[in-house]
Amino acid sequence: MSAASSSSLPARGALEVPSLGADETGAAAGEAFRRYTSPSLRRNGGAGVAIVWFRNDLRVLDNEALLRAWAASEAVLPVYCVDPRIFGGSTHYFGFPKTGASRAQFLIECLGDLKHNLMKQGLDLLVRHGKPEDTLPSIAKAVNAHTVYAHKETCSEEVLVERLVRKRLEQVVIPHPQGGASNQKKPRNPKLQLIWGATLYHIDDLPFSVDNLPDVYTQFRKAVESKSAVRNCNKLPLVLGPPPNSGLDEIGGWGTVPTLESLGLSVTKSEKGMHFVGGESAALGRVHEYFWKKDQLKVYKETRNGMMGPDYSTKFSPWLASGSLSPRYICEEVKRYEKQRVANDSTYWVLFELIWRDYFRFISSKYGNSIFHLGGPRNVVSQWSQDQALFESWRDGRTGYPLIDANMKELLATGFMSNRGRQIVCSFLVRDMGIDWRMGAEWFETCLLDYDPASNYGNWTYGAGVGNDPREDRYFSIPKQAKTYDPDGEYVAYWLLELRSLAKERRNFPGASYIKQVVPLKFDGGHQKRDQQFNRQRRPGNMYRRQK
Ligand SMILES: Cc1cc2nc3c(=O)[nH]c(=O)nc-3n(C[C@H](O)[C@H](O)[C@H](O)COP(=O)(O)OP(=O)(O)OC[C@H]3O[C@@H](n4cnc5c(N)ncnc54)[C@H](O)[C@@H]3O)c2cc1C
Repeated sequence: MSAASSSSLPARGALEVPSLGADETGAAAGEAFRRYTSPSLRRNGGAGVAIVWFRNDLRVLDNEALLRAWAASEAVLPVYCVDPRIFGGSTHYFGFPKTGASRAQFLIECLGDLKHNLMKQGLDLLVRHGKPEDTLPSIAKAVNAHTVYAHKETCSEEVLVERLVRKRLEQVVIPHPQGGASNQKKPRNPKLQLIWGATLYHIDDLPFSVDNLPDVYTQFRKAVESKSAVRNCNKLPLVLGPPPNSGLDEIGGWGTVPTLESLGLSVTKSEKGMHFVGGESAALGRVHEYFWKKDQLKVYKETRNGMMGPDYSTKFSPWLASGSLSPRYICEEVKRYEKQRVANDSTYWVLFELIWRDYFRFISSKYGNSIFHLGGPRNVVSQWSQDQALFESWRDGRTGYPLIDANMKELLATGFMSNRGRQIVCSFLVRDMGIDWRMGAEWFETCLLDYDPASNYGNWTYGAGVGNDPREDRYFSIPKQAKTYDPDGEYVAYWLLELRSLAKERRNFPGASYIKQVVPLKFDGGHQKRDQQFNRQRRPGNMYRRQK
């Protein structure tokens, strides 16, 4: 962490991202929208009604599903399903809620902003509580929609829902719209049209098939950088309306964006750490703030390993995960910045990191459910413990290692943790504690605002040494990490009040002044203990849950 980035921090008080006021955020978002208005497709020949099923693509800018629905129809109906399997207190294998209150709150804000932005462009957002496979067919029937457009996902639960939606739509019969040839006038079924749109590089532009994707990140990156090009953002027209003019009343109107209370959740707003504002407007505001206003892009590579404050890294991840922000838009902004200000290692490095995100997304497509398995894609056999007391000390930030405890408290309080922190706490859980990595991954899944199945489980399998890249064996030495990234103990003292009175050099090494260490470190001068053999566990199948 650079001294400059941390010394400007207040000792207490949440740091909002973006920190722009509402007017400035609105202006930044408006300016971004204006640059993308001449549509990439025409509406000539569009007929009937098309539904846009919003999933993890809660944006208008560069939303190809929305653009295609608009071009292929006379009226567009945007729909979001509040799936009880994601929001309704469903739990994981180890019993944690699938979506914790912080992420639920962030997604609610994303939905509110999406509704607002769609209304500005002549549409609205229909919100329904229910499973997409139950909800979408009845909506399609009510408005006689010929197609449901949505973005394609890659992980098992999401793909299963796609299959179910497609199957149920086949059971819906809608009349053929007026006009057209008489031999095409027989009744038909709405279709599900899935579109690839979450990555920087489009799947169709990869220089290999997904089955032949290189397992080593560097090989993947070099191949796409040299042989593929990032597509331009899809441009949408300023007016996307009208919505359908009939059928909505019989299905209960537009519905409302849920509140935390209506989902049976509550959150205590943390007075410390980061506070993220959900939604596309805030996302565009953050890009403007980080790149242009604060001019942080040119130093990103030097600051990105920090742990404290709003600007050591981009903080784009929560918006990328919810799809409020398109990676292609970030890429275009990087190029614009490089032309107008400076092009250097830092400006490139943001794209380098976005390629990591792509890589895990494509890996999840290649390896399917095995990224959720204990042995990972390579089916590595190791000895893991599920010691509940040890795990809880990690989860609650009571391990006796300030660097671990501070990071875990930050995650719980804010739903965010730096990349450096994530690597350190992951290594500690799996290497020093020997705990089943899936428990850590599931806890992250509950808490992270930026939770994304491919990135989360991809990184955890990597950290646990069961990932697809056989060269990975990552041990993070806590004393070394503390000395390098928190030399003055500023980060740990921010989250652990009891360390504040200690001398700076003792905060990460408090000895008896802090709680007792729950396990010794395995790091013994550079030699790691080898993992033991273990028996791979199986669990009973549940159609919807991922098989682990
Ligand atoms: C154990 C573990 C679990 C993780 N779980 C997630 C997760 O669920 N969702 C998630 O988005 N990221 C995850 N990451 C990756 C990374 O920690 C976060 O993307 C990053 O910290 C977000 O902060 P930022 O946006 O400021 O990142 P920046 O440093 O500014 O990077 C820019 C963007 O690049 C992408 N990126 C950077 N590093 C990675 C990476 N290692 N893997 C994938 N994408 C990356 C993110 O989209 C990020 O927003 C995980 C990392 C680890 C070690």
